Amino acid sequence: MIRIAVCGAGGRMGRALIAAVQAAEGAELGAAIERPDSSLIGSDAGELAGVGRLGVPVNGDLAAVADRFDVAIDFTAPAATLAHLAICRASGKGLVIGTTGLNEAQKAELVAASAATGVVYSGNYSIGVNVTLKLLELAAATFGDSVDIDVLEAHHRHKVDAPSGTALMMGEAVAGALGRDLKDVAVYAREGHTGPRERQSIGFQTLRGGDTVGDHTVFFFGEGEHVEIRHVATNRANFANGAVRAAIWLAGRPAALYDMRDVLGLKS
Ligand SMILES: NC(=O)C1=CN([C@@H]2O[C@H](COP(=O)(O)OP(=O)(O)OC[C@H]3O[C@@H](n4cnc5c(N)ncnc54)[C@H](OP(=O)(O)O)[C@@H]3O)[C@@H](O)[C@H]2O)C=CC1
Ligand SMILES: O=C(O)C1=N[C@H](C(=O)O)C[C@H](O)C1
Repeated sequence: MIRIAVCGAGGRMGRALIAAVQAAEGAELGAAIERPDSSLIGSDAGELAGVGRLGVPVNGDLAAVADRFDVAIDFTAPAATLAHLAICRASGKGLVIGTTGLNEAQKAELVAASAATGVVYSGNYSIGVNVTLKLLELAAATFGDSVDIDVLEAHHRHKVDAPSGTALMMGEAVAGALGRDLKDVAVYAREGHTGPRERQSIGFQTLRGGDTVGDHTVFFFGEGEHVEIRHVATNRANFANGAVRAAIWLAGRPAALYDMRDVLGLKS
């Protein structure tokens, strides 16, 4: 049985993750972590997630419960994720990271830590999105430079980072298939006299509102036709189930940086 710690237990994803761990075969909740000053400290994690009492109290310090879990799952915020990464590295525990919006320095820390302990990092743990990434690579490689590509994403009003981690992964997938470096070709805003579109550019458009769980469309605009490849998430269980699957997969694997495509065997 793999014992899992859920970091960010009181959040939208944290609650879905506790429920997913509880429902998963081969996994059990070992610990639930929130901010040390959170009003949730001491409450029962199962009751918090609406799955009934589990006898796991919410704790404010991952290091203090290192003997109660094998793999941690972190869906919090970048600074908290990096702090939890340092604890997992020091204690030799695996970490599954769902937090998006990491900057380049934070990503470099993640790469460095993964030399010492196993880390799975993905901007989206749903199976559907990871299959969509393969479809995008196929479409981009087939269209080549004959189309203009833009990514449109919509999320709930509480989301704090933009573009979404998923949109960026989609951009990386099409850029990679086309031999482009996303850093060189990404366009994150258009306003005023922009001039005509450059074929090599990959544009990102962001919508925020209501309770939208996650909606991503990649447009391939050609002459006389266009293709849209869209993924719509209608609940958070698909992200949570994927992250728990990744945690079970990670247990016992060698130290390295993995992503959800490794977990699903989608890397060619
Ligand atoms: N990869 C994927 O498949 C997915 C990724 N995400 C990403 O996951 C992250 C969380 O999303 P969501 O659940 O909606 O956000 P929430 O704000 O609902 O949840 C984040 C939780 O983390 C807590 N937290 C913040 N700092 C700490 C800390 N130092 N220690 C412990 N807990 C802490 C927050 O507490 P407080 O409220 O007190 O700040 C909150 O309870 C985002 O980056 C989002 O983009 C979301 C869905 C899917
Ligand atoms: O913040 C969210 O909610 C989500 N974030 C991830 C992202 O940034 O892509 C994944 C999912 O779309 C939900």
